This record gives sequence, structure tokens and C-alpha cells, in this order.
Amino acid sequence: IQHSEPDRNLPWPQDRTVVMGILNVTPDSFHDGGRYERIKDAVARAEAMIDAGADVIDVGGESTRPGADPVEIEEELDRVVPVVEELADLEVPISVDTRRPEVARAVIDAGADVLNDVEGLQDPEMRRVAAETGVPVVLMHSIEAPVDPENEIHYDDVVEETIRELGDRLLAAEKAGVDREQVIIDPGIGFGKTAREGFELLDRLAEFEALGCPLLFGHSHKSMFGLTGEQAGAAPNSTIAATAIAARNGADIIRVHDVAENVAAVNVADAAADPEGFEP
Ligand SMILES: Cn1cnc2c(O)nc(N)nc21
Repeated sequence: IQHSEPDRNLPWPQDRTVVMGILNVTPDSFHDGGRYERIKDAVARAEAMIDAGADVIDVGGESTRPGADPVEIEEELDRVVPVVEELADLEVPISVDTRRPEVARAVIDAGADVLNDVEGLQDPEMRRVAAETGVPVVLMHSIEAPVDPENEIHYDDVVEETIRELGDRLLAAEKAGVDREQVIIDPGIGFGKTAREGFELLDRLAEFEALGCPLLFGHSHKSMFGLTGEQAGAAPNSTIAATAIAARNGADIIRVHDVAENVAAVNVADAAADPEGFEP
């Protein structure tokens, strides 16, 4: 499977699988230190991920784990804006994972290059931000985020239904003035989907090409790997194996915690996809 035609003005290479490093700036992702310590630590971790081969850094101030507590807007701003300001000077683009238009506007003003919306631009105000700023936006499929674990969502064909619902979101975004060229789609692994549905999506990723947008796959350390003998938050080996399969099945961007290991996995997939043309 080749990558989507390299004709979009996205801020990363389009002739190979791109690795997005996850930078959580939630308090539980730091040992207790002051605010300044946290910002310094976040920048150091971003730099380490860049050194390990990350093509883009995804900054998130609010956990989207199932059942996570929502964070006040002021708190989310206080967590992400200072970090984005520091990272804006680094040589790789910065993505921000937020569901809030206020935060989206603030981080774009602070230098963020990409919006990562786990709610798939369901908020009309988020569509307006994307349309007005023209920044690339990740449109992730999720019935709700964070998902209420009690909310039993059932799919007949998770791939078909996810593609159809993403298509509807894409149309709504285009109606609001968002250019299809700025949209990256994402099946939303684990958001209201079972482990087996996660593997079904992984296996049939190529079907998402129908939407004509680059595809982001975010499986790192997720609960689907309970099926493969690891567990949520501690699934490094399954994550790396799934990265290679996802890249080979057409994922254009892989969103991961452990950058070096997953860079190797995408390189293996890209080399297998084009043994003559692959360049290390
Ligand atoms: C923030 N976040 C957590 N999981 C994610 C996924 O699978 N995709 C995207 N785009 N963001 C995610």
C-alpha cells in the first residue's frame, strides 16, 4: 500500500510513514515538581523524541482515557500553552490534542501547527477554528470522548461504520469551510470500540483510502493488546508489532509513546512496501 499522494501541504514528509510522538502534559505524567520544572521536563522529553526520530510532537493537556475526568479550560490552557510556546522553536511541527476551540485558538496563536481533535470536529466552533486558520486537523472517530465505559456501543461492521461516520464528519467540516486537503482521518482505536474491533480496523485499514485523506493510527499501549498478552499502558511489544502492520496497511502517521522502537517498525514496513526505493 503506497501512501496518500504526496500533494498535500502537510508539515511532515509524505513519502514515508510519519511518527508522531506523544507528549502528555497532564500532572500525572510528571513526578511532582513545580510548574517550571514540568515545562522544562516536557521540552526535554520532546527533544528526546525528536532525537529518536519523531516527525511531529502531539501535546495533550487532558487525558482522553476511558472514564477520565474532564479538565477545566483554564487548567488545560495553563498546561499546554507554555509548552507549545517552548516547542514552537523546535524543528518539528507541533500538534495539540484538544477538544476545546478556546484551547485550539490559543495554541495556534502560540505556534502550534496541527490540531488533533478526538471529537472529530463535532463542535461547530472547532470546525470554525479549523476553517479560519486552515491548519491541518486530525479528525478522529469517536462516538464520544472520553468514552463512558458504561455506554455499550455496538457495531455490525466497525470498519464500514467508522468509515461512513468519518465521511459524514468530513462533509460537515467541508460545509463549515474546512478544506478536505487539511484533514487527516483517524479510526479512533479504543474509543467505544472493543479489542477485537481494534484488530479488525488494523487488518482492514486500506479501506479507509476511500475517504482520500491521510490516515493516522493511534494504538500505542491501548487495551486492545489485552488480547495479545499485554495490557493497557504496558504493551510495548504489541504496539511495535501493530505499528509495522498499520504502516504496511496504509497508515500515513503513527501516534506513539516509544519513538525509537516504532520508528524501526515503520522503517521495516516502508522497506517491505518498496524494497528498491526505500531510503534509510
Ligand atoms: C489523544 N489521543 C488518544 N488516542 C488517540 C488516537 O487514537 N488518535 C488521535 N488522533 N488522538 C488520540
